[in-house]
Amino acid sequence: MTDRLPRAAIIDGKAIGAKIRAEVAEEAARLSGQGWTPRLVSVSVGDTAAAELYVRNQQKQAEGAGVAFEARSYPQETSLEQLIGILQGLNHDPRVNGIIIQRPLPAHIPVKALQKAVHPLKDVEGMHPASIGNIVYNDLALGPCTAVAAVEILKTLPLKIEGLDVTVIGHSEIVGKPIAFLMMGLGATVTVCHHMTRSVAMHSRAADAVFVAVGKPGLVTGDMIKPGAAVIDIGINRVDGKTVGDVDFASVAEVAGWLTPVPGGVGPVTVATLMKNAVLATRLQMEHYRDAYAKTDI
Ligand SMILES: NC(=O)C1=CN([C@@H]2O[C@H](COP(=O)(O)OP(=O)(O)OC[C@H]3O[C@@H](n4cnc5c(N)ncnc54)[C@H](OP(=O)(O)O)[C@@H]3O)[C@@H](O)[C@H]2O)C=CC1
Ligand SMILES: Nc1nc(=O)c2c([nH]1)NC[C@@H]1CN(c3ccc(C(=O)N[C@@H](CCC(=O)O)C(=O)O)cc3)C=[N+]21
Repeated sequence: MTDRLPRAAIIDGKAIGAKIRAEVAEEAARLSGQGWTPRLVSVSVGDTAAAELYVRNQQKQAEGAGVAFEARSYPQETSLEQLIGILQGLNHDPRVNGIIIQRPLPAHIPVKALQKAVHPLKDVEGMHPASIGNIVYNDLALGPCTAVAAVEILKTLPLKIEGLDVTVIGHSEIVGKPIAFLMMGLGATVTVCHHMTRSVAMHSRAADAVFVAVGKPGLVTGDMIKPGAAVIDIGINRVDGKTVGDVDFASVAEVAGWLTPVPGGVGPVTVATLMKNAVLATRLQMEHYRDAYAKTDI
């Protein structure tokens, strides 16, 4: 056959992340000059192996962006009450501008109760119910980093998002659901698949763009993709000591128009987005503080 499609263009997440980080560094320097150096605190509880790489990358990128970063680790047996107390302490500490609760948490800790305990102005992951509500209203201040990163990557492609047929595979609160809302807000027609979907392939094959966030290596294969479609692989899995996504890279690269690699795709853009949120949160807190001060000054 001579009509074989060219291989997918591989999207450079590192370059997209670096561009975001350069803008963040500029804004962080400006805030520092006003005495408001952005400061991010990461909270991990129990076995942190799954989030370890993420935390390490956050630390590295924070240094490069002029954001102060502190990684805190608490033992597995820490109670919900103790953790809420710790978060309240961080909420009230004016030197702390952003709080990130690393997942997964131990089974006895309900993640929602913790997310609710983070002050919305310090919620750099966009996971407080108030932040999630803002996505539904299409009013995005601090958006969930991974979802925002995945959508920002799609926006770099020469595709018209209005009316685009998009399939999201995975519907977690932290990734799949917010992606679906963000894409709806941009005018796409969105289909969401999960573990009870009868035929994921039927929906993915109909899409101009596919987002995958499940956590199963090799879940999406070339025969599930419409020729020329964009494929954004959010999955991060360890297989034989290597990091891989949810996409079977070799077969999907043969049919897709664009594809994000893992590593080097969504991951670096997620971390850059977290830094962007940290700087934005700092600016919001500075303004909030100044407004409050102005009021008492009258
Ligand atoms: N690149 C990055 O920056 C980030 C990457 N990740 C990675 O993304 C992946 C997903 O993370 P997260 O959303 O937190 O994971 P969750 O485990 O919370 O969610 C997985 C989702 O996949 C769905 N699912 C499970 N099996 C199937 C299937 N066979 N077909 C279709 N859908 C299925 C589940 O549906 P149901 O609920 O119905 O079972 C669920 O909605 C992981 O690999 C994680 O490491 C996560 C955060 C950031
Ligand atoms: N509250 C919370 N939010 C998260 O978003 C969250 C979390 N908890 N817990 C863990 C998972 C995983 N995750 C990663 C993000 C970026 C990279 C990343 O930057 N990866 C690089 C390096 C990979 C490598 O070198 O192996 C890349 O993809 O290029 C990795 C993993 C966020 N998660």
